[in-house]
Amino acid sequence: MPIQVLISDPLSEDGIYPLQQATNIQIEVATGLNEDALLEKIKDFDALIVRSQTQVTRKVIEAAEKLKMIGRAGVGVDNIDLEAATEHGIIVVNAPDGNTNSAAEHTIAMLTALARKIPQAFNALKNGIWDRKTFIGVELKNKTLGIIGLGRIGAEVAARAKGQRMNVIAYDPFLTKEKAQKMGIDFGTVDDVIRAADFITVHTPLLKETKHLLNKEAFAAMKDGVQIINCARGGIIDEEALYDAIVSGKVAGAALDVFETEPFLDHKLLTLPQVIATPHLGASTVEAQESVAIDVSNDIVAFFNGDPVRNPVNLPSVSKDVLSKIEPFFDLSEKLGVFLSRMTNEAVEEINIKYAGELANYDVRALTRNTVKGILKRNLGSHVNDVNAKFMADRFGVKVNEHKTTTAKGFLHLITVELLTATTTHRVAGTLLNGLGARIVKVDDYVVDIVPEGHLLYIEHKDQPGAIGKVGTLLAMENINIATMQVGRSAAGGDAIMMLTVDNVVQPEEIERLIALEDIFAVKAIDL
Ligand SMILES: NC(=O)c1ccc[n+]([C@@H]2O[C@H](COP(=O)([O-])OP(=O)(O)OC[C@H]3O[C@@H](n4cnc5c(N)ncnc54)[C@H](O)[C@@H]3O)[C@@H](O)[C@H]2O)c1
Ligand SMILES: O=C(O)CC[C@@H](O)C(=O)O
Repeated sequence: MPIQVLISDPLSEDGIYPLQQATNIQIEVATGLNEDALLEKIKDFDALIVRSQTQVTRKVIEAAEKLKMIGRAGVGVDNIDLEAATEHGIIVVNAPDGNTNSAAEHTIAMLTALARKIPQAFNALKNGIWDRKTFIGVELKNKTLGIIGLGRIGAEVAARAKGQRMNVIAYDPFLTKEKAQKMGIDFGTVDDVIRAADFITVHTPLLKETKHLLNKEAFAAMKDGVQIINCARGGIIDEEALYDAIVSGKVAGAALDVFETEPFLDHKLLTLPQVIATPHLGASTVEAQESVAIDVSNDIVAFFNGDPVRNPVNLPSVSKDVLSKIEPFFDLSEKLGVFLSRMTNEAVEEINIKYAGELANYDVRALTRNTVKGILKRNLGSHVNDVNAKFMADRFGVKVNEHKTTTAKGFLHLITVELLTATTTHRVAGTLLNGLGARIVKVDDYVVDIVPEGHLLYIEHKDQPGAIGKVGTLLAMENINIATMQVGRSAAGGDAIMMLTVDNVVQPEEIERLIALEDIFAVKAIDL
């Protein structure tokens, strides 16, 4: 069955070429769906691609029984309920770079149009009015542009504004004095920016912290005659406060591309001659649309081919370099989790994962998620995946701790996973042996050498003559062939373990019979 991809907002036809080329993917385009129609339709799809119009609400995500991926052809993911997507193990990807240039150019176009009242003058001319007095503008040269949010777009706007001989002052939580100096701009707090600027442009995402960042108090603190630009997100500016500030004469003009509610058709701000506006066109260029569509399409193809995606939103991205170092450990890390989950029937309270040796030098969070997934899979099955593994652990109150050390007890790398319940602690360690592949090298306190594959039997017993024979005889009677066997003991005559690899799945009743043997304390079947 091909992978079904729904495109629910208009996308560049050329940009979806990677999807069209993939033989395992079938595309359906259905734009302009209302929530009810989307709720009905989404059931059959494995992936959904949206721009900013489609609202991917929790309700939509809950109705999407097969959905594994949402691609946002653009930057802002505020139209997607990320928490719900993560909870349902749906990976969200976006296309953060493809429209940066277009959005920056649109911002500069709006800034220039605002300063020179171009839309108003054109409108008058279209209405047969040749008016050369009303539309007196101001120069940009030597004016101060205040930028709040100096990410991809903010930085591009800064560079272009300098080309207009403007002074630039910016605030961004990640901006340092040194970085600002290198860019030839001034560095300030939000307050500094607001007080110094003749024009203020915002380029942050819409977050709890940025909602109504420009509000009544902020407008009051600005220079008289300041002009405002928003080509980022509606809601960063309090529209009611902006209206009042324009009417009072404090703000001389505003250029808006985005609004608190879109479509924005019937708002009093649009009645003000000082306001110019476009209907969310920042990314609407042929180039940007093609680029963002290509980026999400490539990520969708990669994801369904089992390859890493470039722009995950609800999963930390892993750089190519780091990925090449940690990728060989993916399978082992999950298997260590699966192995441990079979060692106890009690509720897991804490998971400690220790990365020793060379691995300690890398960002190993992807491996940690994989191990947690391996552990939780026993009870959650396919409800847990890489995207929601940490979320699920949190939800069930399972603490996950990651530790690193560069010493690995003679190994080049060693991953040790410890699982704590209310009464027990179990531990398993694994490594990759050069040329020999993955090995489990320690189970609890016993040193072993096990290939983590196939059907394993973990047996705790008393170290005394005959114990191994009894197990072998019983398995032979059950027609279960032993492929490999390892034994380990704490001390002669003390507690010991057997680790067997067998050729078939061991059934629960066969385990019961093994446990019933004398001096056998515990038997766990582990399928890896
Ligand atoms: N109008 C459009 O069509 C259009 C097109 C593209 C992007 N956008 C929007 O533009 C905005 C910027 O996009 P980007 O690609 O530059 O994103 P980005 O992630 O590269 O940059 C956002 C910056 O905002 C900063 N920031 C976060 N909280 C802040 C705060 N409280 N105060 C100041 N800075 C803060 C971040 O540190 C970051 O540097 C987003 O809202 C995006 O959705 C709009
Ligand atoms: O899809 C669009 O045209 C808008 C995109 C823009 O708002 C974004 O955040 O990338």
